[in-house]
Order: sequence, then structure tokens, then C-alpha cells
Amino acid sequence: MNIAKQTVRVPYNIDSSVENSSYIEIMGSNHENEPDSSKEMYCPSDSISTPCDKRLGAALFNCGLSPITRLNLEGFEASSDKCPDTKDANSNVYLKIPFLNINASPNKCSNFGKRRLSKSNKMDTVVHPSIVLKPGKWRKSLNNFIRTKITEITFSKKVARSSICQDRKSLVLKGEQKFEDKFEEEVLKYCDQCIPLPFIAAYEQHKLLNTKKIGEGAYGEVFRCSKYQKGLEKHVSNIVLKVIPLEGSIEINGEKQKTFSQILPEIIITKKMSNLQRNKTNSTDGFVNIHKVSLVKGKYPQHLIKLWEKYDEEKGSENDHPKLFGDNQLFVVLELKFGGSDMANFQFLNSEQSYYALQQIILALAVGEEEYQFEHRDLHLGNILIEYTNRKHIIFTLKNRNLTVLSRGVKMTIIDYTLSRITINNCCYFNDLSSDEELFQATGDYQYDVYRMMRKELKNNWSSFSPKTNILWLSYVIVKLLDSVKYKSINTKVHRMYIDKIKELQNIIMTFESATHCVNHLFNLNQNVCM
Ligand SMILES: Nc1ncnc2c1ncn2[C@@H]1O[C@H](COP(=O)(O)OP(=O)(O)OP(=O)(O)O)[C@@H](O)[C@H]1O
Repeated sequence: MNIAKQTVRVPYNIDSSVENSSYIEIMGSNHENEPDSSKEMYCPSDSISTPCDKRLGAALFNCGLSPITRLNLEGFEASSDKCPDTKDANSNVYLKIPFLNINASPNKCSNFGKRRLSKSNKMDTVVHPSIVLKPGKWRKSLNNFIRTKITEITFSKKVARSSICQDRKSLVLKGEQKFEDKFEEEVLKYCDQCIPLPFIAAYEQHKLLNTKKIGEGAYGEVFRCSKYQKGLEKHVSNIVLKVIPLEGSIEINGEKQKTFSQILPEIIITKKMSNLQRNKTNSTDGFVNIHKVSLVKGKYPQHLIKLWEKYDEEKGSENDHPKLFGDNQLFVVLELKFGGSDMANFQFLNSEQSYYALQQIILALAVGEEEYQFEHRDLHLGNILIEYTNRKHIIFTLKNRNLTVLSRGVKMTIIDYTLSRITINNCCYFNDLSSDEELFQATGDYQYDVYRMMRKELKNNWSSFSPKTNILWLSYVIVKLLDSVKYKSINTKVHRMYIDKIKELQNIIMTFESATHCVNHLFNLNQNVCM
């Protein structure tokens, strides 16, 4: 601890947690040989991060790395090389610690771990020696970590691995298996197509206006645009295109490409959650609205490549260059409604605004639970979008009851169902994380405790319905509202008042069994009617 204190430099990340009890178990365990190692390794109920108000403060320990939860990942040591792109090379962590926290910070080193075409059109892998912890999009972080681990370090044996947490399964609870092996056919049905469309023709430049790349995930590139709508004969604004490569044999962004069988449940879940806005008994528009899905084939359109490169120049992309895709590459394009900026990058006016934002999230989850036994299971700040609205109120229907929340100028949208669990027509869709280890080894933010807490809650049975996982994520959102999100004005009475209200909720959140249970409390609903 003392050595670490002296040597570790100022952190890049906002570490909202300091885990406090799992160190010894983790260091002592050998996961590979212990299929049921979860109890021994993590004792998750005991290893919940210290609440933000009690955690070690910056003054005490000026370091973003959780000091006592470094994991021993065999074969991995810090390299002493300096990152060629990093201006302040000294700000890299150059401690020799067994587990350098996972993540590439694009701002620090935009070339970290990604493949790109060099001038000679040869594939180069540029590797960053330091791995910096960052909360949020863990999948890319893990990929980068693994890619770095493979390229940077001399391994006695190469790590052969498939994708992270991509074990999408469906479990038919009653009746017949619906799709058999006709996943491609089913995807085409959802796209309203018989065959894939040529990518370049379907997304020609003139059909899209004001196009801009706005984000990226491990699976896809995300563009915002106005898109020409045939029936309406005009461009409709605020469309988001999420472009996901499919079925190809080349790895993209360190991941195997999704298959038809993996993308189909995501399309189904996205459509179902989106349609909740038109539902009667339980309704919300808090889940991202999907306009259309398309299956396209062929090279990436040149104008989208240019926008990808612009984003890379300005912000630094961690993804592979889309020029890599050939003539036969398939893509699914999800056309979604623009939901705003993600919560990690949003600045709230004050905590009154964030308190009502939190209520919107709780209600949306409750509606999902009631209608589809929905658990999000990955509700980190990157998956919660916020936009400004003129609407005074946001209206939800929960079990035929209309519930109204003040918007205080913001509208919340939940995205990304990669880990989500849902029951639709007696079929349960879930992502089986039971044999995934990497996600449960990550550390450095309360977010990473939540995955372990979910595993404990679900007893590693990822098909079961346990809405408590939504509560675990709500506890995380509350911690973030108190600890990390940005506020414009904090020196006001109203801000202090609502911070107290959020703290009150923090004190009781874990006593609820579901988001619905929490709503009953918040809205003083009659237990007999609403439980
Ligand atoms: N509807 C939307 N409106 C606004 N921004 C969006 C929308 N959908 C996605 N984004 C932006 O794009 C980013 C990546 O999207 P998303 O999380 O869906 O990708 P992914 O490939 O599933 O990510 P992951 O790496 O977590 O698997 C989001 O963090 C967000 O910033």
C-alpha cells in the first residue's frame, strides 16, 4: 500500500468505489480449476464497494486504482515501453503491478490496441503499454486488455478465446421452439426484406443529411443523421444508425462477429422494449425507440468511412477501421431514435433534475419488469441517455395505473440490451455469463462489483428472473448521482435538498426486491394493488 501510494500518479478515471474485502480470496484462487469458484473468489455480498460517502477520499489516497483489489492475471506484467502517442508519458502508470486496470483511454492514446491500415495497406497493431481503468463500456476495455495481453507480452502459450459475454441463449419455457435454425430468415422478416440490400445503395449519401459519427461500441459504429423517409417524402431528423457487422470470419474490434442467432434476440428485445410506448397495461417511452432494421451487404459506404476517420482524428476511435470489410460482409443496421448524450458526459443542472431523472429510470425498469420480466443487467452510465425536453411531465403506465414524473427538463432513454434478460411469449432470452470469468474479474469501479453481485443474486443461473438485479443497478446509478455525475450549480438550497433525497433513497434501495417494489414505495401505491 505504501509503495503504491508513493509511486502511482494522478488517476485518469473517476473511481467511485474502493472495494474492500475481496483481495485475499482473489489472489489465492485459481479460477481455471474451480468451476464453482465464485463463492471462494469474491464473497460478493461482502465485497460491495465502500459507499461513496465513506470511501477513501482523494486527499487520503490520491489514486484512481482500487488499492486492494488488483488481480493476478498470469503472465501479465507492465511493460516499460512508453506510448508513442502519449504526450505526457509520465502520466502512464509505470508501477509494476500484477493487474493493470483495464481500459484504453482514447484521449490519452488514440491508437491503443486497434488495428488499422498502414500507408502500405498492411495491417498493423499499435499497442499501448499502459492500461488505464475507466468505468463504463467494459466490453471494449476487456477486449483491449486481452489484445494487449496477447500482443505485448511474451506468453508461453497464446490465449485462445472466443468472444466475451456473447453467449446469447433462449430458453423455451412452454410450447415449441420457435425459430429452429431459421435465424437468417427470421432476421430478414424483421427487416421486411427477402435478401440483404447493397449497403452502399441503401445508405447513399444523399439519403442522409447532417450525418456524424456519435459513438462506438465493441460491436458497432453509431452515426446520427436525418434520413429520407419515402412515404413522408422528407428527411426525418434525429435518426441514429447502429451498424453491426454480422457473420463474417474476421474478428472486429477484438470480437468475433455476431451471428444471426445472436443478433435476432437483440432485435426482438429492442423492438419489444420500444413498442412499450404503445402498450396499454404497462407503458413507457423510456426504452430506445427503434424505427427500422435493415440487413445490408457489401463494402462500407465511402461517406461513412470519412465520418469514421473524422471521429478518429477528433476523438480517437478504439475500433478497427471499417475499410477492413469486404464485398461479402453482412451488416445489421438498427435505425433508432436519437436519445441524447450518455449520462457520463451529461451535465445536470442540479440534483433536483437528476433526482427526477432517476425516477424516470426506476419507472421504466418497473414497466419492463411488469410486462416482460425484464432485467437490464448492464445499466452503466454509458447505457443511459439524456436529452432536453419541453415536456413538463413524463408519463408511465404501470399495471393500468398512470404515473407521472416531473421531467425538470430532461428525458431519459435506456439502451443496449446485450446482457438483458426478458420473457416474451413463454420464451426467455438471456445472456449466459455462467462460464465467463473476465467480466467478474474487473475492478476499480462500483460498476464491476455489480456484475459480481448479480452473479451472486442469480446464483449464476442467468436464465432466472430476479428483478433484484435492476435494484443493484439502481444502487449503482444512485452512487453515481452522488459521486460522479456533473452538476452545473451545486451551491444552492435546492441542490442540497435533493442530494439529501437521493441519499435517503440510497439508504433503502437495497431493501427493495424489484424496481416495481421501489415504485410502490416512491409513489405510495397501495401494496395490494401494485405488488
Ligand atoms: N439511440 C441512441 N442515441 C444516442 N446515442 C446513442 C444511441 N445508441 C447508441 N448511442 C451511442 O453510441 C454508443 C455505443 O452504442 P451501444 O452501447 O448501443 O453499442 P454496443 O456495441 O452495444 O456497445 P458495447 O460495447 O457496450 O457492447 C453509446 O454509448 C452511445 O453513446
